[in-house]
Amino acid sequence: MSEMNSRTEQTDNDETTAGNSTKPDDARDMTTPDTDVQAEALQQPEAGPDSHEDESVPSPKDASDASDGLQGSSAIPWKTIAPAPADVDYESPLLRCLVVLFSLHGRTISIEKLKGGLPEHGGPSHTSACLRAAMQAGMNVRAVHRQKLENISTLTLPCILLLKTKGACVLTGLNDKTAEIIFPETGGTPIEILRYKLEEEYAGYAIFGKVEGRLDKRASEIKLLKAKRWFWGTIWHYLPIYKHVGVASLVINLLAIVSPLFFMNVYDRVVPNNALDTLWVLAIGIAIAYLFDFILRNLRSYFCDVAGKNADIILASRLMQHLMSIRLDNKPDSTGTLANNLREFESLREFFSSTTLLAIIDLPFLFVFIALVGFIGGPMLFVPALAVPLVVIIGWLLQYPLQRAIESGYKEGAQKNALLIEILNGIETVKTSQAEGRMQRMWERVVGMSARSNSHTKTLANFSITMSMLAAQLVSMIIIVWGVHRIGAGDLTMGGLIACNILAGRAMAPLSQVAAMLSRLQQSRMALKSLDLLMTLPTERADDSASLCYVGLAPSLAAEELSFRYPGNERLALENVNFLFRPGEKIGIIGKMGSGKSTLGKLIVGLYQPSEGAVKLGGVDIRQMDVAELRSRAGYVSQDNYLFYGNVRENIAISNPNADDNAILRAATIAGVTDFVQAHPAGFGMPVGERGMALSGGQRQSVALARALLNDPEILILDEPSSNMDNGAEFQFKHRLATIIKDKTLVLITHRMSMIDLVDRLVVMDSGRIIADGPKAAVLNALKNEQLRAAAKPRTM
Ligand SMILES: Nc1ncnc2c1ncn2[C@@H]1O[C@H](COP(=O)(O)OP(=O)(O)OP(=O)(O)O)[C@@H](O)[C@H]1O
Repeated sequence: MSEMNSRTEQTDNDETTAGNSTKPDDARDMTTPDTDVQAEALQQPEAGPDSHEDESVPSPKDASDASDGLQGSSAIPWKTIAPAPADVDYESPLLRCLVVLFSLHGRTISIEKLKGGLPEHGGPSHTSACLRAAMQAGMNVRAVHRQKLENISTLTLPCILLLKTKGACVLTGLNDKTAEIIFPETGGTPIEILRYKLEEEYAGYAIFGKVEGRLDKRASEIKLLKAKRWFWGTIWHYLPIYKHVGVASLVINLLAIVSPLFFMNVYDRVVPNNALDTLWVLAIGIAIAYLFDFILRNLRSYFCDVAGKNADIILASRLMQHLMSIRLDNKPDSTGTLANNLREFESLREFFSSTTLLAIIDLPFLFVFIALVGFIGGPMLFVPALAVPLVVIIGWLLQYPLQRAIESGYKEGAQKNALLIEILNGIETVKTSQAEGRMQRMWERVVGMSARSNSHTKTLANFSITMSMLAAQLVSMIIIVWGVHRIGAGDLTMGGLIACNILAGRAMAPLSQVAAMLSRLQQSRMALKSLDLLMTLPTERADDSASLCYVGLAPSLAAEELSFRYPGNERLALENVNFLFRPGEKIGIIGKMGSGKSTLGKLIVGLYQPSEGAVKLGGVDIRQMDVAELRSRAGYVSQDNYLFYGNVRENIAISNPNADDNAILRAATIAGVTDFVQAHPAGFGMPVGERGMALSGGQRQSVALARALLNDPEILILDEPSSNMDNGAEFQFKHRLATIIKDKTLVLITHRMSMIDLVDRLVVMDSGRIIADGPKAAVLNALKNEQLRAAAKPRTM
């Protein structure tokens, strides 16, 4: 065993190469090192009719005949269908030019990093999507129209020129006769061409960029203090629009004064004197004022909508971008709760949508109306002046219980949502395990709690509304009663009383509106708080300054003193793991259930960060690499083959919707997808249903595998890649995979003995530790002779 445990230093050069051991004797159950190693006859799959129909794929029998191993199938036709994606440049020229532009500005960036999180927007070739990617990566870019090359100043070089052929190049120098350019297709070397030739190709658009200065960690601490910046910063961005809204509100509220003045004059001057001409003049004046009021109100709500809509799109996009980049060890446990948090964004949107904002904008004008009541009605101004603070104080006192009711309603709503999503996701299990009764009980309990909180919230909110309505009615009544007495005393005219009544009503109106939305305001506060918590969770790309571009790293993998604990778990899932997988090595990882195999795979692709130690790719700690770059080098297929609603093609090309058809076909053929899509009338357009439920487990697995193979990564980490396949499908998959992994590093996590053919080194894990690592034959021998039994016993921590 000591020979095997020497791990990294040992190679198995003298060991049987992959594919040379498809003998029944080698077939064993690798699940439990501490159980007897059982010989399991490797069943030669029965070649089904389907496999014979497809002439391009040799039958299992042919395959085993053709070579003693799995690597000798040079006659596989898909190899002629398309070269490996790594050998062909499918990238958009503009993206490539941006990479060159970054490097000319002294910053090396990989195309993977640039593309990381790039919204699709008609594909990465789409100019605006590429520009957005560059901005995200820290370059301030601008596309400008420059009709001719002479319109481009040499002082602004380098810049990207868009070409009529839909290509692009980087212009680095320009003189009367020649131009110095870099074509991304020809690498990074500048070439000189005649200026007139470039002019002929030039499409009239140039892209200029400037790399933004980066702040260090001290700055990010300050940024954390301004946690809600993501929200207020965006709203602030639309301040110019809100300024227009403010001006419109000012005019609307001034026009509101016209109406009471009109009534006052009609009652006081027109009626007593029967001055019909004056009436007509006043009527025309007020009609014009109403018209203005109408136009301004519409414009105001239009501006509010525009600002709200734009802010909404930006905020929702930021939220989603952040959500997708949150480190998994920080992600909230419950998907339902998380979804609920995001749904609360809707109530937050209400905050900056027209109705809410307009009521708040109108609020300061109540002082103008109160002042006017004083101007016309003298001491009667005290009626609204006392009522307003009274309403505000009562409303303010209601805030605390309202806030508490909303908070508990929010929590219960989140739990309701979490339960709902869990039930819907596991509906088959709920039915088959006859858990309907339990689920129904849990549902009713949480619905009851949520309904109680909601009704409490509604009662409080209603009280605040009715209370402000009552205040407005009382104000009106007191003004009339007091006004009549003042008319009797000759201190007020009839028109004055009507004007005071209208103005007092206007002063109270925004209060009623604000009272009506008090609960919504509290809800928005709550939503902002919970979304803010989400937005401050660390992301995978948190420390951008650390991620350099590592081009040309050897595809070796290493773990150094690697330990990992899942958040909230006391037990280490991985403990002091060390290994070195050399470039091109084929490693199998086996071990009992829960021994940490999948966790190791997840740490290699940076889904979780080590609690201690490091994972290294090509000798570089993967934490220093951008996740997009890391994951484009290391393709990972997890045990859960999650597919998204859409068709087979969309799911395979999910990382690159513009992927070349040949590349998709190649990946699909290796993974065995072509075998079943051929039989479907829609071919690659075959729908997969939500979560891939329209496919069988094996088909889902094939699509997930094709997805990982699409970009032809140098390292492949496959977690139980054939667990759902039948023997025939597994045999063919294994056979095709063997032909493409010759130069790749393969990490194969498996319980299936039959898959072990692909590897030449075995690592055995138990309770989060590596208990054996060495040439396949030696490890298998040790397993057979039960030498690993003692070491594999579960440990208590
Ligand atoms: N998301 C998670 N949160 C908390 N603990 C987890 C999580 N995933 C796995 N674990 C724990 O980590 C340990 C290792 O799990 P892992 O999935 O790596 O085992 P495995 O060897 O791949 O098992 P299997 O062969 O059954 O797939 C287990 O004890 C498991 O309970």
